[in-house]
Amino acid sequence: MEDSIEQMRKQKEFTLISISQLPYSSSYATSSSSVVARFSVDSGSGELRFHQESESSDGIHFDLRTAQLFKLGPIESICIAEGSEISKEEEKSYSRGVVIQFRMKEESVAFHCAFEHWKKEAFVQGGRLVNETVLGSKGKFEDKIEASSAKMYFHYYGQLLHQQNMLQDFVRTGSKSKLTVLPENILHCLASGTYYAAIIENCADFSGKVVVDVGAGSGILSLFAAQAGAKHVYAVEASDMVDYARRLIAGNPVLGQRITIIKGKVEEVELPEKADILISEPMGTYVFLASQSQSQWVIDSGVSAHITGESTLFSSLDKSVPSSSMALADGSSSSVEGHGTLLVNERMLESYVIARDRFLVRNGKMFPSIGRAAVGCIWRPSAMNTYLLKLQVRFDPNTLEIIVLDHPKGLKSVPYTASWIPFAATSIALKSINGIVDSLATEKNALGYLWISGTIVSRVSPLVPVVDAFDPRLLVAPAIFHIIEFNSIKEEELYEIEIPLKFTASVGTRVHGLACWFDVWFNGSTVQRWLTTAPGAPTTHWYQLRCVLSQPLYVMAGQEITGRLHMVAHNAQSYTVHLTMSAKMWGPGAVQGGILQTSSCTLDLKEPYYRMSQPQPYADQQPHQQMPSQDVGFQTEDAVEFDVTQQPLQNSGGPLNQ
Ligand SMILES: C[S@@+](CC[C@H](N)C(=O)[O-])C[C@H]1O[C@@H](n2cnc3c(N)ncnc32)[C@H](O)[C@@H]1O
Repeated sequence: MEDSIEQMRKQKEFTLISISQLPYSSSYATSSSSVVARFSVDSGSGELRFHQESESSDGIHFDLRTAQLFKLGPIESICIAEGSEISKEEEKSYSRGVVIQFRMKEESVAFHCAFEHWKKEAFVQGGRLVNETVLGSKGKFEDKIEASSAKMYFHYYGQLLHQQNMLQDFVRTGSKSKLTVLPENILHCLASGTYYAAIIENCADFSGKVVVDVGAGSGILSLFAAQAGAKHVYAVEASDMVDYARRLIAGNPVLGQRITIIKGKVEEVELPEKADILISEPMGTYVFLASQSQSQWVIDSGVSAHITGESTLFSSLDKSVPSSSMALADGSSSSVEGHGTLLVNERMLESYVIARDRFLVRNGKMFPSIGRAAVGCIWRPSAMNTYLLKLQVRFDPNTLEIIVLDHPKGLKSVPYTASWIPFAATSIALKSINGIVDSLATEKNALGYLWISGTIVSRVSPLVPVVDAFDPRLLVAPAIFHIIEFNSIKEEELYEIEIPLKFTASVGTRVHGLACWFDVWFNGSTVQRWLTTAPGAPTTHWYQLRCVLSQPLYVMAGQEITGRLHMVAHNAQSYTVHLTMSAKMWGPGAVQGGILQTSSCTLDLKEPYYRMSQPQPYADQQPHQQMPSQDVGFQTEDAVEFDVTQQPLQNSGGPLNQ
């Protein structure tokens, strides 16, 4: 019985009045015997075969991956495919075809639907994709990315914890309230955020369209697209997260039947059809290993998930998911990992562009379609180098040693086995951290564990980028935008990025470096939206990034600061950053174009310093508010056709947030 069901799953038959082979050499049907059309796929390939019921011969075959079907009339269609013939001299390609006569209009409609369905099956289960894993040749990705880096990268994204951290980001896709485990162990996530809003508010762009989700992760954006009415969504994901995505899709049968999950790299997979629209979230979330958990979500296994209205239920996830948490804009908590350094870290934008060239129809849409990396000069490094340290330690009264049991991510570079020497009941000196202990408090709990919390003023090496959220009032001059148009940029143009810098200081101060963040633009035909990670806007899991110069510059109000941010992609999926900033001569006696002072630094974006354990620096953050106007404005480096330089006026949360 099971065998016959399996057999039915693998093939489907239609009875036709007749078919005529092209060129019109012979009609294939007689009045006494009709023609059977059979769709089938097996591990080798997918085919459409026409044969006469009474005939024993093989009939006429079409490879479904190359075949095309067109309507000639209500009950007449034509199926064509390329055929080839090898003669002594050369291989020649000809088109072959059959004209099909159906018995009635409804059969013609059903046949066309079946053709689309089996064509997709042929790609997904056929020769090119076995078990939904690509058997593609070594692709462009492997040529430019070190294998060990790629392995770690996809391992990272294969973990539920990291996908959840992104899902939870309130501004991005996140929950209106924080992700919660309901009593029945269902992880409930109210879909909202900019991605949800941008897709759902622009149903006109998705309705009846073929969509490719580039780097689908958990499949969340695919579900949004299907909910917006997409005809079909191909969700391409290279990590093991596809297993969860499949379960999530299976738990949403109504939407899921229009989603095909494909495991593989977008550089390598083959898709059965071109996409009208690409969706993706390629804005580099940095990869590093999660540290100790502070909270646990226990998520039930095997329970289905579904989208209803504006809410999403995720519950097909089956792990205990550790997470350290940090308050986000809406008062919920989020993991503290990830940063969107200058938009391009992780080098996934290149994959987005490759997917565009491989899958998108001419003039197809991209969601998002524009990104802009923002850079602004910043003062007050002490703010950069101070962090709140909260450690859980165990105190051994015999050896007078304090052993670190847990530490915040901000201290990931500190050796775990750091030895601590207590010198007073209420404070400790920390030998291995280059810093001074400030106001520590200790407390012994019932188990004899010593809790120590306090502030450590640490001298962070200026040679690492610092990731955290900062107060926009630290900006010394309007920010500059480097605009990247995803629809037109060439992949190679992302290998080396040069941003000329030119600021005019609004105050007399020291300039300690460059602050960086990014925005992306959803150019929907109904509603256009920004997703912003700017300082002062509600904090996202990307935070902001600061590059600190080796020496500060001293500037007066009105003085010009020039320089260059030069970023060179490397094969560990990140960039080496060369920053040079100069204070121009200024005031009476200044030589035209003369430079007073220059400072520079070279950093690896892959190795930032996370300064995450401190409270939000900008107290005004409210998700529903207008974005706070910054006391410095914005200037643009490039001009584009429409005004992408305008400040996103409103937090771009989803409709649920408004
Ligand atoms: C930032 S996550 C976004 C996931 C999901 N789209 C979302 O918005 O929650 C990027 C995802 O793209 C996947 N990815 C990155 N590069 C890829 C590539 N070249 N081909 C396929 N998937 C890729 C990663 O494994 C990761 O799951």
